Amino acid sequence: MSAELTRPGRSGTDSTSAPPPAFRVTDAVVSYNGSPAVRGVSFDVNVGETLAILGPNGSGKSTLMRAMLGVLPLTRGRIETHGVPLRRFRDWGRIGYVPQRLSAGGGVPATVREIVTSGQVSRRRRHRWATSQDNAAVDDALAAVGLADRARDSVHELSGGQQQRVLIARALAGPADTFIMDEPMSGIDNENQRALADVIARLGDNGATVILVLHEAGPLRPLLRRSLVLANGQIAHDGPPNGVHGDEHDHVHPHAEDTPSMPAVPSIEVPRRA
Ligand SMILES: Nc1ncnc2c1ncn2[C@@H]1O[C@H](COP(=O)(O)OP(=O)(O)OP(=O)(O)O)[C@@H](O)[C@H]1O
Repeated sequence: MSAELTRPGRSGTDSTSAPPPAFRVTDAVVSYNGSPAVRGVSFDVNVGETLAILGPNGSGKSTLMRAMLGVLPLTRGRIETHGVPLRRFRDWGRIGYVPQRLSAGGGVPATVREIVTSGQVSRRRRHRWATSQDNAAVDDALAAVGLADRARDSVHELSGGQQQRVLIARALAGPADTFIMDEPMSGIDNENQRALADVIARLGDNGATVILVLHEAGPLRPLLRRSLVLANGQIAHDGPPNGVHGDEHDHVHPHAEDTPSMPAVPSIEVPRRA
């Protein structure tokens, strides 16, 4: 897994037409019991973009994210994913959702490797054994997040930050080229934050679309060319992140030469789409 991929639709020299946006949200309203939490938002997320959806508590970030994942219905408006209306979208393997926390898992002591392998469910047919290619993708994903040496450990032995890296590895091991990460930095120590920021940076470098749902840009700020700030269910800012609400705490730089815990990690392959 060493292919360096270009950003799809970004070169400007390609004679083929640009792909449709990874997400096109048009006048979206999402309500709970008739009360709107997202109130008429419109934006595109282009293929290959890394952007943050920012905003204070209760501003509607999670509600918008869940609508984009097809979990919450729209009261009004439209969402298209890779050119397909959400209700007709079937290619969910393309979307790598990284939740905030590992769920308790019913007390079953899953290993790190088992959790990461579960990211391949949508790409495997049922009753088919893992191929050597599947296993290699899991190895690469674990190496990319710096957890190759923890593969056999129970996830419950890992710190919160390491568990977050397992969740990212799970998304990396699958066929996704579009990632939605819910507060990937919350409750994570500085070392793990740097490791995670580095993984996210390399995903973007390799052409993935990355949407980060965050309270504040913090250590991810250097990765962002764009932030979309919600306030009271509406877009308060859509543009470069500098100086907008929620961007003020950038203590850690992700591309640090001072990240000894993340030595030579393999590049992350993102499936190339026609
Ligand atoms: N299941 C629900 N039922 C009713 N109201 C809800 C529900 N979930 C969220 N809300 C309300 O919708 C609004 C937006 O909440 P949402 O969780 O989307 O905001 P958020 O920006 O993600 O906040 P946080 O950062 O705290 O997660 C809030 O007023 C919240 O109280």
